Amino acid sequence: MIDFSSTLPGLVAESPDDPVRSGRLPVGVLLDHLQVGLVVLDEAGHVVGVNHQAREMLELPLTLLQSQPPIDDVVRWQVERGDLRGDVSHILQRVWHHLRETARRGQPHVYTYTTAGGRTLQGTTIAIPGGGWVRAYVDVTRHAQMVRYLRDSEERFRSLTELSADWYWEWDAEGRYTRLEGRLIREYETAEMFLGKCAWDVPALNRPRPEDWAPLREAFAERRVFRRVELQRRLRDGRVVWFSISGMPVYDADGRFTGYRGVGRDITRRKEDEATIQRLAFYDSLTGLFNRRAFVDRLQQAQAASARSGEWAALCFIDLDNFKDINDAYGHAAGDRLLQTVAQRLRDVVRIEDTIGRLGGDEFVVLLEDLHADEEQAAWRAQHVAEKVRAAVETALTIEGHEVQATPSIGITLFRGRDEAVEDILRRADLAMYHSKSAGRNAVRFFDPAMQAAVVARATLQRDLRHALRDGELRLFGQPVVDARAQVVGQEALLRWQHPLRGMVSPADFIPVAEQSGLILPMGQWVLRQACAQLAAWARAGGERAQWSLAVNLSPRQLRQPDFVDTVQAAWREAGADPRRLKLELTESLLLHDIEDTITKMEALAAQGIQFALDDFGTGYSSLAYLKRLPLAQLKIDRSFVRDLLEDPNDAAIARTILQLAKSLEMEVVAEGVETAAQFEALREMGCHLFQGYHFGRPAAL
Ligand SMILES: Nc1nc2c(ncn2[C@@H]2O[C@@H]3COP(=O)(O)O[C@H]4[C@@H](O)[C@H](n5cnc6c(=O)[nH]c(N)nc65)O[C@@H]4COP(=O)(O)O[C@H]3[C@H]2O)c(=O)[nH]1
Repeated sequence: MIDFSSTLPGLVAESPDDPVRSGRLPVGVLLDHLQVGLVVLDEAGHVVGVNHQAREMLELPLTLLQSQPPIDDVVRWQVERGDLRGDVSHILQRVWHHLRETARRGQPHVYTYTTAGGRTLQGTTIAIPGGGWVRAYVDVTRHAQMVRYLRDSEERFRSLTELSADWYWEWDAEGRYTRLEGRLIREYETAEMFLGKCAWDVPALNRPRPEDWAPLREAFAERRVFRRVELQRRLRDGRVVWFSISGMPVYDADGRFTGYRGVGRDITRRKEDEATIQRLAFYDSLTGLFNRRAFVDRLQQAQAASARSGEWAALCFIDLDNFKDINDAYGHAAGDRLLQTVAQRLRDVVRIEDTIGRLGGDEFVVLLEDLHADEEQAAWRAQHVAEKVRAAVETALTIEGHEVQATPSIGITLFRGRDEAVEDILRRADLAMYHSKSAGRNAVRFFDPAMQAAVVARATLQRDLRHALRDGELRLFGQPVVDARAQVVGQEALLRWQHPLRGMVSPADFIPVAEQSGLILPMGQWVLRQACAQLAAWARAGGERAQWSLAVNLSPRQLRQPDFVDTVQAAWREAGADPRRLKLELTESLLLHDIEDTITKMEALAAQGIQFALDDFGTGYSSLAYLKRLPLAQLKIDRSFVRDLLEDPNDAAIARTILQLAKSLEMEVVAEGVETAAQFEALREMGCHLFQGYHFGRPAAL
């Protein structure tokens, strides 16, 4: 063994308290217990000291060291054993170069190498001020293994992302993309699209609204793992692809949240396959309409929706009367074309929200929802649509050079709620369709006979009403409007229909039919002309009647006519009536449509001197803001409030409020439906100035 203590003058501390110097701890023992291997070279490069650790790390035999060999011999020995690889002279050259350089510059030289035994050592050469060197060795085998392991792992990860269709991503603590790796990301050239941005800042076709991103943002805010978030995106080249991303939060060694990492995947193929499956499973391949399965499903949903809304829905069953004949005569291809044409015509005539299906063969079905809360009204609307369908299907078409005409037989049934089985609804509509077949085909029939009767009655009424106008069966009645002294100051014109068989028909029965059929327009014009003629006649007659006003009810449809202002002007001009005596009564429902257009028209007429009254006030939706903007001269308190005025404090309060409101808006108020002296008195006390009702006079021929 070499005596270390005597060979290390420069390495031993100078302090008098030093346990080594003081002799309390032998230097050799101390150095042998270090975790660092030490090799000491004298100024000539002889190995003059080696501690226990160095011998073990470098695996140098004692026999080699005992003679204090030159470093060159040790290096040669190491090359022979395979510790150092390469040409000996070249290695020696390098060794001496480093030794000299450390001495010259006074800086340690650090290097790493792996022994034949597989140890990785980090050596540090330090020059001793008095001459010679110390080489210190630290075993870094484990660290080197770790580095190698990490490098391998990184390479494995890279080959994975290169080879697979998935990619890897990282977000920072703000949710911004900081890293995107993978072949597809490069191919799609999407990295620039994302880097520095949050996922929710890059547009996705399937999530157009900010709230669509709420679940992902919440998961992020709550540091939750999220899986398979599907995003449809448009690439730079215009291609539309589907991505799916999954991610998990990442924390640093101190448990601080640093962001997210995860994988992305292209799921476009899967999405396309799903869409195809969906199409095959739910749509009829010939026409693109819903197939039976999907339609039944919709029908169930419609039942649930109608139960919630209280609105009636209808199922129309459509069967082509002569499909078989056309098929037999012109072949299947022609038959298919016909079915496709019928499907298209159905699409053209029903609303976008209605559901159309083909149950098979030439059987089509149409589902109409939200028709009306009133069954009869709903039936009427369903009938209206079915008639449109019938007319559309019936239109002739040319198939392969032949003109063919397919007529439909249509059955309708109404339903609301989900108390009955879907199959029962279908059966009812099917049965109704057979009724229309037996009624001579190319017809529409209801399943319910009462409904059928009601619809027929209404259709008859509509037809008769058309004749009424032509044949002069309409009459204009008037009901007096009085002031607080019960003096007549004007009249309200009310329409009557003198039916040749039914007698006098109430407007409550025929106005809705006229509204729906559009007949209200010529009828309204007739009323206007009559009213103006009446005003002119009163003026001519002189006396107090010359001062009377005449109020005419307007349908919202009339006011929506683009030429409405001109029509009214023509009416009073042609009759020679004073427009200041003409009052036009509107209902609040009018305010639901294009309010700006209404105001413009009203102002144009008001400029001619015509006055406007708001009818049935209090029963509708009037917004006070609109009320202020409309050029109104009068509010009419609806008769439902007047009726119970004396018994119901709420009604009295409403009447009083309307009066106060009108006063502040500088409008007159007419109380409608005054039937008793007590009501008259009460209203007068509240400050009402104008009255109308049976108490003063029933409507009578003008
Ligand atoms: N219970 C009760 N009722 C009273 C009393 N005083 C008057 N009435 C009735 O109340 C209705 C007042 O007309 P409205 O509210 O404008 O309601 C009118 C109006 O909305 C509409 N209408 C009538 N004529 C026309 C018209 O020429 N054009 C348009 N578009 N609608 C009209 O038909 C509705 C019903 O008219 P009518 O049957 O004539 O019914 C009239 C009238 O007869 C009363 O003291 N007690």
